[in-house]
Amino acid sequence: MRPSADIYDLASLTELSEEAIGKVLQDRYNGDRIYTLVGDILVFLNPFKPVNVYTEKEFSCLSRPDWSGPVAVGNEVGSSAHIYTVGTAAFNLVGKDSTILISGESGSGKTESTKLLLQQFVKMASSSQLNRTRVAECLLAANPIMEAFGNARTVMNHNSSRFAKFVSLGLQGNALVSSEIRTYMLEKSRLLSATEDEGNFHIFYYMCLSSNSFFKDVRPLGPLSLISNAETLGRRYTDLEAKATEVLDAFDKLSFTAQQKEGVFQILSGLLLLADVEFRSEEQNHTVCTSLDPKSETTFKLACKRLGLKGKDSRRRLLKTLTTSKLKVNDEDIYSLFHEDKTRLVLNGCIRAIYTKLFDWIIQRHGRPDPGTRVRQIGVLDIFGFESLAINSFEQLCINLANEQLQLFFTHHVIQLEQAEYQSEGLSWVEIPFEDNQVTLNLFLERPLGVLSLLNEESSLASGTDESLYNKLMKHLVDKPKLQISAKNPCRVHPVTYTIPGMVEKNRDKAPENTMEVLASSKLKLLTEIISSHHGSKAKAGNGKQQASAGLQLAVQFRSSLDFLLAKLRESQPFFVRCIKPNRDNAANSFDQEYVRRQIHYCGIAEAVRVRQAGFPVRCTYGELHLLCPVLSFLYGSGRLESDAARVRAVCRQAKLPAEEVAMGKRNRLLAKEERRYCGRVVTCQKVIRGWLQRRRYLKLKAAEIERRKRAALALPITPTAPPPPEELRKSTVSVGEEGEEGAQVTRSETVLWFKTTQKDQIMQTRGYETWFHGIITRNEANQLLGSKNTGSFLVRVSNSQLGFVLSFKSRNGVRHYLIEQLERGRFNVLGEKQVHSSLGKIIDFHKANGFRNCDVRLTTPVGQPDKEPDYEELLCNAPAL
Ligand SMILES: Nc1ncnc2c1ncn2[C@@H]1O[C@H](COP(=O)(O)OP(=O)(O)OP(=O)(O)O)[C@@H](O)[C@H]1O
Repeated sequence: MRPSADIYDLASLTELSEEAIGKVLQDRYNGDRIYTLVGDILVFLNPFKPVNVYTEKEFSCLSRPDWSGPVAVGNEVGSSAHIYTVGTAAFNLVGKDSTILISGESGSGKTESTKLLLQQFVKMASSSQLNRTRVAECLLAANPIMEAFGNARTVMNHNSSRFAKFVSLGLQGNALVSSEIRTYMLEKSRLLSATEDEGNFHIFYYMCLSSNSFFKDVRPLGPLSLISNAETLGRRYTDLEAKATEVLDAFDKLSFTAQQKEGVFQILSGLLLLADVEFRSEEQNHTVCTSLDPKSETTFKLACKRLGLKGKDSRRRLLKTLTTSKLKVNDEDIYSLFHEDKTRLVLNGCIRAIYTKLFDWIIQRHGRPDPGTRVRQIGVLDIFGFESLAINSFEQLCINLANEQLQLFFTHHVIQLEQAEYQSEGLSWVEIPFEDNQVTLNLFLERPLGVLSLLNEESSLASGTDESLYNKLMKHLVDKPKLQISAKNPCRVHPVTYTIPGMVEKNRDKAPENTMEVLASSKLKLLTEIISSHHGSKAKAGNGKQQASAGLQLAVQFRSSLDFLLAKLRESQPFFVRCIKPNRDNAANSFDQEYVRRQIHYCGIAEAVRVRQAGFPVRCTYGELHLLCPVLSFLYGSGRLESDAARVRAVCRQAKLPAEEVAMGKRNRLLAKEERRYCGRVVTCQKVIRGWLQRRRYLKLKAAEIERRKRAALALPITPTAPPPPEELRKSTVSVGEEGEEGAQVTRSETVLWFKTTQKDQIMQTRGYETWFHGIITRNEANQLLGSKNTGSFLVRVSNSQLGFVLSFKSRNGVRHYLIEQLERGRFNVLGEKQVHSSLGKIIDFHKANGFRNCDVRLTTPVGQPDKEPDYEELLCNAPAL
């Protein structure tokens, strides 16, 4: 059987179970084999250390369309499990778009896998285009910017992507002609919620902590609330200077003008300052009035300056929108005054909206549109995995819903593959019962009474609040069985509880219109541009383009993004990469079985297993069954048939295996319900027959040996073996001394048989079993018996490693073990000594009187049995030796 670390495709396991997957993954992980296949799904185990599998060798072998084994992936030869293999399959797919779906929990390696794939595509394309194209350059340059503006330090990952992305590349032939990046669900709430452990987006730290002279003039000074953790967190950025420079370079590579580049950081600076502005509310004539806290006047002024609102008038207008709201009633402007809490909400909404717009604008700028002619698309979707936090709000609801939807797609895909396999084997397809998550999805997505529709309805009403949403959900959904079903969702280990407070406001995602209007009049061209793109995008809503409007409810935007993704997946060939984190601590060389098992379960690998188990989980090619065929053919008389398939079929027919339990494919596979029942029988047959064959062989050998010894004892002349030279003696004692089970040349039963047939009678005819005689004991046992005895103490034992005796005695330097060789006609000689003796007793007498040639010791005291029962009992009893 192959060691499990060598199994790079788990589909080749005869029995696929969650336990088996976990075990193989662990063994492979321990051997730095970080990629494993489960059929066409690639499983990546994040090593959290450099593993040498991305060298030029792997790239050039695995990126060739015609590659075939044996390919060496790191320390594994003949494996095709690698991210490059997935990339190559997607890149070379003809006549169809392809989409690679990368999922896994935070820190499992999605972003790195996406980067590896994009680098591979660029390399594959440029090797065919000779020169790297502008598209490729922009694609690579987009990454540092995307990470700086969209990634942050979290408890789970020091470089966590706080958005999902879909990168789409256009290929004409093998040439890269276009690229587009769509981003989804940027976690904008992070902007205003940085803590000691959870950082804000990297770019703020790069800008405020880097010594790069570019930032000198734009960054605000002093402690800033958006990055109040800068001092502690900043220290953890080991590569801050390099990253900051990389981002600035990337802006140049993407052809941002100097003005645009500066504009980006002016805006960031303005946001940092705005967040620090304080307000205060006072009651005047029974009315609450909110104004700027005098301490914040300078900060506010500076923030306005950075945002291009120059002059007193602009500042006053901005302040007014932050502290009052304007409603038009019958062509008349009616103003209502805010409390400072409301002002803070408006300001925060404004900060979030501008940052999101800036992020979208930068990402869109990287894009290189396709040249108009039909291009083949490769998409890579990097999306966060299922989340179940202590508090789950609107963001988790969207993330989990996206995962549920993709999970359903995945399950259908796996079933389709199963169906295809049954078809290719000419087997009729039996509906596989599986628990799908459609009911859960309906609970959220159904119109008009799904959770999202009700949320949208409440958010669009001016009177809508979290409480009214709660009442609506209770009214329409709580009595329905769906809620209970969602709790039993098979894909999830635990049901997730979502909290309603804040949902309506988050879904409205309303950028304060009046404030945005004032900001749109900024002298900073870039700010005007991004705000007008924000207004403009409202018009595009619903046409499938990226909808970034703050005016559209987030749930609507989310739903349309999800529809877009699903449409993409459906019309293309999907490839799945499941990233798994081996432990919670992001540590190398540590595999937490339970933690991995949980991920296997909810990333859908277990679902694939379940689907397979619902049909015929055990797959064996007829070729693999070939090994069993000799035994089976012998039992069932089908050995005369020629092909493996014919033999296996004949055996199955004769064994009357029921059709609902075993299916025989027409191509090369046998499918079965359960391995153990049938293989168990076969293994038993094998055992009996193999045992019988070995016994027969042994008896033949035994008869020949007895004959040989008889002839040697009776007929042949004595020709004493010449004693070996002294240096040989040492070697031979060592060889005797090292005797043991591992190096044994004979089995115990063979020794017993030898003794009974050739030695037993002879010993009895001479002096019988003397005190010093021992049965089959090991060198260690002899050492123990003699270790504490005086020099010259001795015993003779039957060797446990070769047919013969060993003389063990205590010398001045410890216990020695000399092999006693048996010569023709029942004579003996202690290896290394000249004398030949007619019995074991004579050997002892001689060495008591004369000592040894190479050891200045004479035998003195015999050492006998340690127990009442002699250790040579088995040599004397009459039971058969086998
Ligand atoms: N192929 C790899 N080899 C070695 N280490 C890796 C590899 N892929 C990822 N890592 C390590 O894991 C860390 C987390 O990876 P990555 O940022 O790709 O996770 P992620 O799944 O994208 O997380 P998030 O969802 O939080 O963005 C990396 O910073 C790196 O240290």
